[in-house]
Amino acid sequence: MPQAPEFHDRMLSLGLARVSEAAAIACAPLIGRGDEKAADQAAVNAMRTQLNMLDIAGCVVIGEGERDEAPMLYIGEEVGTGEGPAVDIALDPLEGTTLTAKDMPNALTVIAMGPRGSMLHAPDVYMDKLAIGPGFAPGVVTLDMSPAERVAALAKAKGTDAGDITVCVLERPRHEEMIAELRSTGAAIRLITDGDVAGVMHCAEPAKTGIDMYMGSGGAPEGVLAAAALKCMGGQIFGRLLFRNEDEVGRARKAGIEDLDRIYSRDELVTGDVIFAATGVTDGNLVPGIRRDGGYLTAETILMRSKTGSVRRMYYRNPIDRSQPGR
Ligand SMILES: O=P(O)(O)OC[C@H]1O[C@](O)(COP(=O)(O)O)[C@@H](O)[C@@H]1O
Repeated sequence: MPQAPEFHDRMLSLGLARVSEAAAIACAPLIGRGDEKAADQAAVNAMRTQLNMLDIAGCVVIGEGERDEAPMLYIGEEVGTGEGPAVDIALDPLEGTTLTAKDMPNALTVIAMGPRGSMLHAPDVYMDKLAIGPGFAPGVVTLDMSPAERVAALAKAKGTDAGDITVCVLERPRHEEMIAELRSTGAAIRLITDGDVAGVMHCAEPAKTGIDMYMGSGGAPEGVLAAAALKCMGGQIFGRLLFRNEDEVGRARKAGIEDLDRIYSRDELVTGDVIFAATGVTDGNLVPGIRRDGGYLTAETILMRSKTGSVRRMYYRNPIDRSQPGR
């Protein structure tokens, strides 16, 4: 069997951190200004500029949309100088555009990178997701279980009661039934208005975030990004694509997906080693947001490698008037 090419990611990961950092810094003036589009555009521009400075032959496999929907960072766009390793890139320049516009918690800039073919080319459809943190037997909870069964199984594995489990769920009308069932178990529910990449990542550090499990449907591209994060941090995630119409089925087929009902495990969503970087835009439980205070701008990035399981936190501080990433 042909060997997967070695992924020389040690130094590359440092460059990746600058990419997510630059996107977050570009959003800074737009936090809490009520303009989601402007914030997203600022993040996209900065992320693309920084990516194109990296010595990679990169291809965006999860991006801002199809080529005809997104002028920049579209799926299939080639990025980087072309003078380095061939890599696939999954990105969400601003995960939580509404959170940013309203200055609500947990908006992040997010990017993952791995060798060609290392990440599922997820179409822009919904995905049913289930995630828990590290330290549990494989498949202790599954997508085939009911929400109540998942709570019971996780509580048993933790040697605790359902009442000690906190589940993170996107607050959406489509989740009302699931929320009612979860409530009937006595579990606590952390409702979030947006940002399920952060929601899933929070499961990996329950002592810090208070979240044990994530479940519900959200964007499939975000599902792959969350799987990349958990591949580095540890933890399990399962995802099944959801289709609302023929157009969405067509998107999946175009992306090369044949089995539409398949449940993907973390290592099927992200098959190879990846590096992952996320920078806080607004304050979050895992990383603080951008601050502009006393003439300085600060940012914090979480940078991780699945090969080693290393997690770094990079703190950035710069006088605001000289804070121009790329100089
Ligand atoms: O709002 P919907 O349609 O329920 O979609 C949920 C998706 O939107 C998000 O909440 C945020 O998306 P944006 O980055 O576009 O703001 C994701 O985290 C989540 O996967």
